[in-house]
Amino acid sequence: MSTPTVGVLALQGDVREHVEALERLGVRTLRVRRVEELGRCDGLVLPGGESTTMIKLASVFGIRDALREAITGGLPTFGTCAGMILLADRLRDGAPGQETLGGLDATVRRNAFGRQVDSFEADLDFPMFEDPVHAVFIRAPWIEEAGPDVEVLASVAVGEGDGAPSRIVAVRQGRLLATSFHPEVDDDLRLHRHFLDLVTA
Ligand SMILES: NC(=O)CC[C@H](N)C(=O)O
Repeated sequence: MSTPTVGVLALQGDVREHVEALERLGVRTLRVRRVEELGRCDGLVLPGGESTTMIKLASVFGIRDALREAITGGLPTFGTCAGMILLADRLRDGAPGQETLGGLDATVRRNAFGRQVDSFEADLDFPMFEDPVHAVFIRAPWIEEAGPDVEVLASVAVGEGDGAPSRIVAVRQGRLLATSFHPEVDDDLRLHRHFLDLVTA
């Protein structure tokens, strides 16, 4: 593939941060609000923000069903935080009646880390990176249950001590990538580069 075009769903959320990260990696970017724009993308980023607002706006802009079809049809897609919620086939603690786009065979719990720890940071090990990734979590979801084709990439311990349970916060399923945290707010481009490898594979 020559230089790929990667769209960022631009209905709400931290669109600019993703566009900048992708441009630093030398790909063509496109802010996606309409079905025609989606059709020009070789890959798609669903940004962090507020999943309830994004799914409503997707419906208002008439792009929701096209997004569903594109993602389940194999468009490489990277969802971060609210974007991970949008990718989930099954959602817990959604707003009443909240829908997702789906594609990722997983149950995602929204705002999972609770009020006390609305935001936190942690260093996470990934199998494909030598050094840990510094992860910023903001009212983040976690993955509660994942299907057989979902590969767990990273988990975080919740609470203190050796017995603290660990929660899944990054996964890959084929050409779908999802993180509970926001790699776009950091200078570290490794996860975006990893996603581009999935786009061009
Ligand atoms: N930082 C985020 O993207 C937060 C996600 C938000 N809690 C939601 O439900 O969509």
